[in-house]
Amino acid sequence: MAAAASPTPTKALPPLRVAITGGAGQIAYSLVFMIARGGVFGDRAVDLRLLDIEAASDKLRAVGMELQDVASPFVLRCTCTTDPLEAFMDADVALLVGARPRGPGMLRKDLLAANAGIFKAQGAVLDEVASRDCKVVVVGNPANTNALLCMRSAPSLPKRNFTALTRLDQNRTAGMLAAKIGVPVSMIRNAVIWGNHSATQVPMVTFATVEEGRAVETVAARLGEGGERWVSEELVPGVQQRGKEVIAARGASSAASAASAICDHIRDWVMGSDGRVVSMAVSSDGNPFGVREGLIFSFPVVIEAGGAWRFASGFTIDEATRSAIEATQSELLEEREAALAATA
Ligand SMILES: NC(=O)c1ccc[n+]([C@@H]2O[C@H](COP(=O)([O-])OP(=O)(O)OC[C@H]3O[C@@H](n4cnc5c(N)ncnc54)[C@H](O)[C@@H]3O)[C@@H](O)[C@H]2O)c1
Ligand SMILES: O=C(O)C[C@H](O)C(=O)O
Repeated sequence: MAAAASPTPTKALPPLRVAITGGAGQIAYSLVFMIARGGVFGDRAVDLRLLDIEAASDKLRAVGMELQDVASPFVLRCTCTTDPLEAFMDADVALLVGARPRGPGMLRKDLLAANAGIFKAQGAVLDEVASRDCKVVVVGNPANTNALLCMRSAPSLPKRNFTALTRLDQNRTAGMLAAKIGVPVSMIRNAVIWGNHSATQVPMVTFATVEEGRAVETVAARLGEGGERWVSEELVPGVQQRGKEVIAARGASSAASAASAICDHIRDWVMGSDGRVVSMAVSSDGNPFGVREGLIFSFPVVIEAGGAWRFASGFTIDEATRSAIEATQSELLEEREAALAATA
């Protein structure tokens, strides 16, 4: 039997210029190689630029060596650099993963200040040299507030092009639901995340469904008696605390699952979500859900092929969810004030 042909990149389109910060870090060590397998950008090849700081330059160089050794037809070029200008020049996609980790004795507000400075500076460079349609995904924590600072220092780029990653939280929610119900996770639709990528996030499964071909059932019906209680007492806190649980178990934060979620996020953004509702933290300006403007907030969105996203319809918010959304909104408002004060 003949072996299946390996996927090959198109020659009809130029490679996408993809910048990844934190190139020597844990997440990048999975992410770069997932991208190299092809498919994340359809059949487009990539011109990768991996950015890290001087102290990590040897490790970064090693990632470059390993990437060359993968011999991927999808990676036309890979530049390892410590210069943000070189990394972001004409970038079509910027995956901002690199951030300062929390050190011993460091308070959350110290971390917020250190990282806000990094993302403010990177926003200014993107503003100067990136493609005018550069799609920006912020992963480094606190991701929503870092994305806001980045967006504010890039006024010549569209606000709609700045996002933060909450797809990992959505995937965690879908994964836990699928395990509980006993179906493949691909059957779970419309489980979404509101707000901050933090313990105040609001996983919502009110409109979640289990879809098998044309058969559609609500998750509530599949969970049956006791389902509502399981959602509020186990699923929601389970998703909110999953990052902490992984850190406690492996001594480092989620990396492979985060990298996979980044691929899901950017693939759906570049290629469209095919009618599916997905969670992305985006600018809250003009949202129809009553969330305060001026934040980067996770919402259910639908993405057209080509990248235009819109807020999803049909997600009405009940009283309990409204009060949880207000709590995550308050946290984001506080983070915004602290980050702006620290970088003024
Ligand atoms: N949003 C999410 O769902 C999610 C999930 C997991 C992790 N995270 C966050 O992602 C970030 C990265 O995680 P990781 O496990 O890869 O961390 P890591 O510490 O392994 O790697 C971070 C890398 O960023 C680099 N870096 C620091 N400052 C930089 C700068 N100014 N420019 C470029 N690179 C810089 C570091 O040198 C390091 O190589 C962390 O902030 C983590 O909390 C977010
Ligand atoms: O790095 C963290 O604090 C946790 C991470 O954001 C995660 O959700 O796994």
